[in-house]
Amino acid sequence: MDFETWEPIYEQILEDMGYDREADERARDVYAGMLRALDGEVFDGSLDFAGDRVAIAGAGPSLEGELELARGADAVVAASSAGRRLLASEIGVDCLVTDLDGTPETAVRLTTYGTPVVIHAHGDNANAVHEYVPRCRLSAVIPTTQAAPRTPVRNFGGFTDGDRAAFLADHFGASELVFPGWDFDDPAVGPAKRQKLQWAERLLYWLERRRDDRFDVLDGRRSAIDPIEL
Ligand SMILES: Nc1ncnc2c1ncn2[C@@H]1O[C@H](COP(=O)(O)OP(=O)(O)OP(=O)(O)O)[C@@H](O)[C@H]1O
Ligand SMILES: Nc1nc2c(c(=O)[nH]1)N=C(CO)CN2
Repeated sequence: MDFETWEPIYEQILEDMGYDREADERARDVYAGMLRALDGEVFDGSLDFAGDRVAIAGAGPSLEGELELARGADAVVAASSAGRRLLASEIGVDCLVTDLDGTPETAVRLTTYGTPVVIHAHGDNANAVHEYVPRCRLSAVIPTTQAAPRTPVRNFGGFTDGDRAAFLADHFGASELVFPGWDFDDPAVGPAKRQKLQWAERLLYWLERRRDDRFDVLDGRRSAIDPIEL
């Protein structure tokens, strides 16, 4: 996704969530500087999802009941703690997308196996990035920002770990996306997380329209979604 397309949505998110754009940009710049100072290069290849059905695993309570959806996919991209839970259920994770909130040790461990891990820096996780990224195998780290990209920090679009995983799979050519572990109406989540999940839903709705696709996870929900207007 080019940043010019993403930026108006990013501005709406900043306003709605009350985030500070400069803090995101600072986090991106510190991240880029830290990566340059570390020994080694970040992941420099491309993920190959061309023609694949890719499972985008969310961390909702339905995940363990929907493992077949992940098992039946050609590739699995896990959002944050969904990665640890899939591994505990003996399901391989081809890529993890995380802002290091929750299970950072899983992120570190997966990089040491050579599994690509998309590590996102934003205005509220600089400490975690500073603590955990140096422990990763850098050649498996794909650094991202939600602000404008600055090499080697990239922006594939998306906001929460889960919808960013979907934008990533789209970017790398997935032909079909399926969504185990997504519970938009999860009563267990607090207000801040609910607000994030609402953005995740709106962003997935935007993505499916860009792809001229229909995501099963949105069936029965579309008429109640406030579409992103650009
Ligand atoms: N009911 C749910 N509860 C939590 N996450 C969900 C749920 N349904 C879908 N997801 C997706 O799973 C992703 C991973 O959630 P998790 O709680 O492990 O990470 P997080 O870093 O706390 O999430 P977030 O990106 O919202 O900060 C979320 O980003 C969201 O996109
Ligand atoms: N500034 C900021 N950006 C974010 C945040 C957050 O808490 N603060 N959380 C995200 C997904 O959890 C993604 N982006």
